[in-house]
Amino acid sequence: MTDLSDPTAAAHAAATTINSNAGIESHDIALVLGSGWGGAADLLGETVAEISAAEVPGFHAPAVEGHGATLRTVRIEASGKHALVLGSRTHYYEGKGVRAVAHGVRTAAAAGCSSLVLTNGCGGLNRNWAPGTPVLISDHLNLTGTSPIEGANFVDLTDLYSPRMRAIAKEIDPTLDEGVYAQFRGPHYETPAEVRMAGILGADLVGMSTTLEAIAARQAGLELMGISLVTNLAAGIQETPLSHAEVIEAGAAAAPRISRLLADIVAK
Ligand SMILES: Nc1nc2[nH]c(I)nc2c(=O)[nH]1
Repeated sequence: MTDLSDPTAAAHAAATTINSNAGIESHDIALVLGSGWGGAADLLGETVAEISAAEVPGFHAPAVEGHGATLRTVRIEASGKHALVLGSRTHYYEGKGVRAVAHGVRTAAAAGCSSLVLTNGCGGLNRNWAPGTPVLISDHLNLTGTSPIEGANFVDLTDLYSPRMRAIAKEIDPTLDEGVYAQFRGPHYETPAEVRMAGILGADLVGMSTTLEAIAARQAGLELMGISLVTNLAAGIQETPLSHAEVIEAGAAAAPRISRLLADIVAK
């Protein structure tokens, strides 16, 4: 396993591997594709390079089957810019440490990206959001009890989820709602009582990713947008218990619409 004791050096080593594999000096925008979002890369443009996550310093083969185990460089048709598509994500619940969770974001910045789109699958607290509904993240609650930032680096998180990028997304799809995303550590789902607590705290969405990556993105100077795919109503909001099969099914059903949406936003 790559040594992440110096996160900056590890990110530069990974970025060098990725950029040289793609034969380009730098990338422009990075995307992390969570549950249900895997199809977006193909709609963005032509894949000009691909590399196995296992071959890039600090990355790992994915913990969850169905998540892409590669990093792709896609030439965005509309702009000619290069997108770095991170098909695999390290979740905090994997126990590899918060540096491993933030490594992809830091690598994207080191690879030259100026913006990042984080996507995920999550539970919804709003009954109006049926499984398959994409929701823009307006702000977050980091309930993990940790941070990717080390030392006395007091980073401001105001407007962490770029109002400019959110406006572009809503221009493309005016039906898009916004919500506050709460990250629990996982890998267990929340109890109904925890979902009620999250609601009282102001959360509209509950998941097990994204907030730590978002904080690392701000520290790295990346403009950030987050979009969740509601794949299930959170525990207690729906009568039936959660099932992973339901999550995969809802993601697959929504794939064409959300992939098109993401490709249109990134092409802007
Ligand atoms: N914490 C949490 N994470 C999730 N990921 C997905 I997909 N659904 C959920 C959910 O209901 N809760």
